[in-house]
Amino acid sequence: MSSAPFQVMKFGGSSVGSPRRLRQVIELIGTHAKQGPLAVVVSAMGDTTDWLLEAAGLATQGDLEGALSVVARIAHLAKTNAAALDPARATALAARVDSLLAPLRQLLQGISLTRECSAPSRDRVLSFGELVSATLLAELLTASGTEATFRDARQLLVTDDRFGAARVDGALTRERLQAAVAGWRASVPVLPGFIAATPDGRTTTLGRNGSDYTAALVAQGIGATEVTVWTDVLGLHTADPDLVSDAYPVAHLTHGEGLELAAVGVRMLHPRTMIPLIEAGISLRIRNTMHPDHPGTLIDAIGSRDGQRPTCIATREELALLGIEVRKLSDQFQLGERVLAALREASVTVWLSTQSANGQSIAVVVPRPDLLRARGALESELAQELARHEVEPLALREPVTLLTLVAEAMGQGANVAGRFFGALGAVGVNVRASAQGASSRSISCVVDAADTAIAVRTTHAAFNLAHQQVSLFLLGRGTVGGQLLAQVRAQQALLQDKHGIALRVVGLADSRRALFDAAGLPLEGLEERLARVEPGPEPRTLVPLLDELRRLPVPILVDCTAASGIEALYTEAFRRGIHVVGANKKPLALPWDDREALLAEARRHHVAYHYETTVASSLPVIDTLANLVRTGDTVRLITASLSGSVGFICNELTAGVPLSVAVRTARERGFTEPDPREDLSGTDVARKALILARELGLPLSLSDVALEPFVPEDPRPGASVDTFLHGLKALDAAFADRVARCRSAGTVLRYLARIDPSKVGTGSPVIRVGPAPVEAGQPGADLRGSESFVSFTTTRHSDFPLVVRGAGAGGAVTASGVLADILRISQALRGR
Ligand SMILES: NC(=O)C1=CN([C@@H]2O[C@H](COP(=O)(O)OP(=O)(O)OC[C@H]3O[C@@H](n4cnc5c(N)ncnc54)[C@H](O)[C@@H]3O)[C@@H](O)[C@H]2O)C=CC1
Ligand SMILES: N[C@@H](CC=O)C(=O)O
Repeated sequence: MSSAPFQVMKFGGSSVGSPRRLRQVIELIGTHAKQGPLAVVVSAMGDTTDWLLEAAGLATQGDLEGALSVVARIAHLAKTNAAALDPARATALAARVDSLLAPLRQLLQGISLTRECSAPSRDRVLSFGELVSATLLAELLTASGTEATFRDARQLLVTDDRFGAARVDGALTRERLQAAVAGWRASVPVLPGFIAATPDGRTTTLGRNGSDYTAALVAQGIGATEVTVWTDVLGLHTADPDLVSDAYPVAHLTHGEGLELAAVGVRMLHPRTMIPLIEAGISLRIRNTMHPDHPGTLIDAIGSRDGQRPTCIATREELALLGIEVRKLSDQFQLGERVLAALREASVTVWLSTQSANGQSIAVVVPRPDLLRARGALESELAQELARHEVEPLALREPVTLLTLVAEAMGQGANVAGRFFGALGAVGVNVRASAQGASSRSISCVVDAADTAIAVRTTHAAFNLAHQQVSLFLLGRGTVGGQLLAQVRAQQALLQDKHGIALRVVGLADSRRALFDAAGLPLEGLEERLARVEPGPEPRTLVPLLDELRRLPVPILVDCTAASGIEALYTEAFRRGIHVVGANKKPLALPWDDREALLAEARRHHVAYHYETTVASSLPVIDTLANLVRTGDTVRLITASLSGSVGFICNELTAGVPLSVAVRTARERGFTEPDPREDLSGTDVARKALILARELGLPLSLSDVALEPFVPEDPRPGASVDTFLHGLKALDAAFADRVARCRSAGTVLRYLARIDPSKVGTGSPVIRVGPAPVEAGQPGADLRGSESFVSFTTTRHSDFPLVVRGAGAGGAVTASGVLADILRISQALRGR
C-alpha cells in the first residue's frame, strides 16, 4: 500500500448540485484516487443549506406541513442527482435518502410542537445537507469503480458547544484523525464538511466557509500536503469578476497573502481555513470543476514563481463607518482602547479601525446590520463624555465599502499609497478612511458604497493591468470622426499588446443623438447603431454623460465636429477632470480673453487639451512651433499654405479643372469643412493662422486678420451648401482666366497665410491671408494634391527655414492626428 502523503479535495455545493457537475466530480475523484491517497470533503448539494434553514424557520412558526414540503424538495434533489448517476440503483438510493432524512422529519416535528428552534437543534437540522451529500457521493463513487467510504466528521472533528460557529479543539481533532487515517488508504474517505460534534457527541456547525475549514483540519490531522478546493471559478481572481471584467485568476499567492485576503473578507477564503494550512505548511489550490486542466490558484509558502505578483483587490460591502472625536486635547480618554473594547463586548466585528496620530479621534468600520448595536455600545461607553460635550456626537456614514489591496510586495515599493489614492482621486472617489498597518501586504480604504464599482475597477487597472485603459467619448461621426472610429477599430489590439494602451470608446454623439456605455461600446456597426437612436429633445445637453465619463479611466472628450459654442462643453469637461482632444478650430478662434479662459480652465484642472490637427491636419505644426518657442528660439516669420482643400482646388484649377468641379471633388474627398464656404472665404485659414499666432503668445483675434477671400463672398449666405456649390459655376470662367494669367506669368495660384511678429505695434497687420501667385522654385509652388506647408523662419533657422510639409486635409490623415493626440495623453498618464 502507498505511503505517499494524502491529498484532500473539497467540493462545494455547486459542484455536487446537478447530475452533470456530480458526474464530473466522480470522474475527478476517480482520476486523482489512482494517483495517490485521497480524502474528500463535500458540502451540501446546491441550495440545500438554505432550504434547511427555511424548513427550520417554518417549523418554528408551527408550519410542519410547509417544513416537510421543503424536506421533500431536498430529498427530490438528492434522489434526482443519485438516480441520474446510478439509474440501476435509483430505488435503493432513494430509500437511502429517505432513511437519512427520517430523523430530520422527526426533528422538525419536535420544533414545530415547541415552536422553538434552539441553537443545537438548528445545527442538527443543518447537518443533514452534508450528511446526505457525503453518503450519496461515497455510494456513487463506489458504484463508479472508485472504492469510497462515508466517514462521519462528527466522530473526528471535536468542537466546543458554541453552536452555529463552534470552535475546534485542534489537539483532540488531530489525535482522532491520526488514529483514523490508517484505515483510509484502501477506500477513499468521503467526509461531510461544515459539521462536527462536541466531545459528548452533540452536532455542531463550523460557520461560514465551514467545509473549507473541515478540509484544512482534515489535511492537518492526516498529514496531507495539499488541499484542493474545487469550485465554479478558475481560481482566486485579482478582483471580483462581477465588478471588474478585466479581473483574472492569480496563479500563485503566498500563505500570507491568502490570510490577508481572508481577513479582509474575500469570500473564497477564511482565516480559520488558512491557519491550519499555514501551521502545517500545506498548500491550498483553488480549481474549477468544469475546467479540470486549468491550474487555478496555488496558495503556499512560496507564492509567485515567476516574479509576476498581481495585486488582489478585495471588497467588503454592507458596512458602516462610525467616527468618534474628542473635542479637546487630552490624554485622559484612551479613546481607541475604550471604543474597541466596547465593540468587542457588544460582539460587533470591527473590519477596520484607524486612529489619528494623537489618539483624539477614531474611525471604525462595522457590519451594517450591527450598526445599531455598535452605536448603542459606544454611546453607552462614552455616555458621560457625550453628556459633558467632551466628545463630538458620533459621526455616521453608511453604506460604505472596505477596499483592500493585497500583495506580498505591497510594502516594498515607494508610492503604493500614492498610486492607490491618486487613482481613486482621479476618478473622483472620496476616501473616507484609510489604513496601512504593520503588515506590508495590504493597504485599505473606505469608500461610499455607491463608488464601489468604480473604485475597484480603477485600482485594479492602476495596479494590475499591463495596459492603460483610456475612455473616449467621441463627438462627430462624419469624415474625421468616422475615420477615427475605423482607426481605433483597426489599431485597438496592437495598441494594447505592443504599447499597453487599451482604447475604449464609451460614447459617441452626433449633432442629434448620443450613445454611451461605461463598459465600452462594441465598435462593430457603431455608427449604424447611433443612426438608429431616436433623436433627443432640442436643445440637448451632453453634460450628464460627462459625469459618467469622468468616472472612467483616463477620460477623453474627442471633438470631431465643427460645432460652434462647443467650448462650453469643454469647460464642463475640464472641470470634471476630463481631457479634450479637438480637431475643431472654433474654440481656439474665440476672442482672445475667452480662449485664454478656456486654456486656463484646462490648466487649473490639470487636464490636457490637444489640438494638433486644427492646423494642417496631422502635420506636426503646433508641436514644432511649441518646441521652437519652448527651446528659446524666436520666430521671425511664418509663411504657409494652411488649407489642404484650397491647395487641392488650386492644383485642380492649374490642371484645367473648372472651379465648381474642383470644389465638389475636394468636398467628396473630405478635404473641405462641412460647409466649404468656410474654406473658400478664407475663414478656415484665418482661424488656423490665428491659432499659430496665438501659440507665439500674440493676443490677436480673428478681426485682426487681414483677409482676402479665395472666392468672393457668397451673395446668399443663408443658402444651402448645394445651392452654393451649384452657384459656383458662375465663377468657373473667371477662375480659369485667373489661372491662365498666373501661368503666363510663370506662377501658380496659391492661397497663403503670413504671420509676421515684427509687425506687432506697427499698425500693419501681423496676419495676412489671401491668394498669391507663387513663382516656380518658391516654397509652396510645387505642392501636390491636398499638400500643405508651413515654413518657420526663426533666429536659429534663419538661412534655411524649418519647413513642415505633407497632406494637410482629409479624413484619414486628420483622424490619425487626432488619434496621435489621444495616444500622447494616454502615454503621459501610463502607470499613474
Ligand atoms: N476634414 C479635414 O480634412 C479636417 C477637418 N478638421 C476639422 O474636423 C472637424 C470635423 O470635420 P469633418 O469630419 O470633416 O466634418 P463632418 O461634417 O463630416 O462631421 C461633423 C460631425 O459632427 C457632428 N456634430 C455637429 N455638431 C455636433 C455637436 N454639437 N455634438 C456632437 N456632434 C456634432 C455631425 O453630426 C457630424 O457627425 C471640423 O472641425 C474640421 O474643421 C480638421 C482638420 C482636417
Ligand atoms: N478645410 C480644411 C480641413 C482641415 O482643416 C482644409 O482644407 O484645410
